[in-house]
Amino acid sequence: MIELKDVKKSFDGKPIIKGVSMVMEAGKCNLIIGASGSGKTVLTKCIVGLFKPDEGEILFENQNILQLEKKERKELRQQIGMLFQGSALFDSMTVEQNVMFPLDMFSNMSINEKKKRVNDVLARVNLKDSNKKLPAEISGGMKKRVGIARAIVLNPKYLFCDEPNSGLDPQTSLLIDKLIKEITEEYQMTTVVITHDMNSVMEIGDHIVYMYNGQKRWEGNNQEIIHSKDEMLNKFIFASQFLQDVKEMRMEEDKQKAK
Ligand SMILES: Nc1ncnc2c1ncn2[C@@H]1O[C@H](COP(=O)(O)OP(=O)(O)OP(=O)(O)O)[C@@H](O)[C@H]1O
Repeated sequence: MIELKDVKKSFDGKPIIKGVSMVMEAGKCNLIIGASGSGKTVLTKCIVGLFKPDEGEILFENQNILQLEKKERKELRQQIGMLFQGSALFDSMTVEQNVMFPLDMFSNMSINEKKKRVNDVLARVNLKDSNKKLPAEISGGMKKRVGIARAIVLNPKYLFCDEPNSGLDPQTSLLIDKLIKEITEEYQMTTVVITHDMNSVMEIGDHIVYMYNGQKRWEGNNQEIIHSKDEMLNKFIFASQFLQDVKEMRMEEDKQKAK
């Protein structure tokens, strides 16, 4: 579980994160949504320790990351898996070498143990027989799978995914979402996903935080969001007429079910 208490961050005197509190539970996909510039990335960088907040607390299982000694902070960082936008694989390394990289850096495993672990996680993300390929030789969806495998190879407690669906077709996006949800539940990880993808919101949004102008404006799950009366959120999430129609249909269905 990760808990934020009144986190604030300014740049050059300009407030960017204006007192955000939230709880992100283990085994759940916690989505951060919001328009460009609303502060999603800055907030996430504060959580993973890449930015130091000016005020507030960031608690990983009740441990305030801001008060940890260097050694403890390093240990905590190793429990955080990251899936970067665009996958961020090393182009000159094979799939296997990319996934093994965190093990080379942070584990004392023998080469055979490392190979076994790499094969296990690659199998978990349904990517077999690609060990010796270079990133340029695989599709965007496969690259995301390699990125996920690399993010979970150290068996982290926390998983951060920055726009995991960017650049993917809708069908592949759904498969990646499904995979993120499955591994979150299977390993009881606290997963945080920054996304603009409305399918993801509906499919994997166990807990959704809507950021607006550096503040948490709304939070709830993918059922509650359908019924939200927040005008800004509705404009943001159900932007097209098509999505408005879907929202109304779902609301009507829920009304019928409740009868
Ligand atoms: N290192 C920095 N120094 C100064 N200002 C910054 C810095 N990083 C981000 N900002 C500013 O903080 C604001 C929020 O940016 P942020 O990247 O968090 O938005 P976002 O919601 O993630 O947007 P997007 O969806 O486009 O990625 C922006 O106005 C941005 O210019």
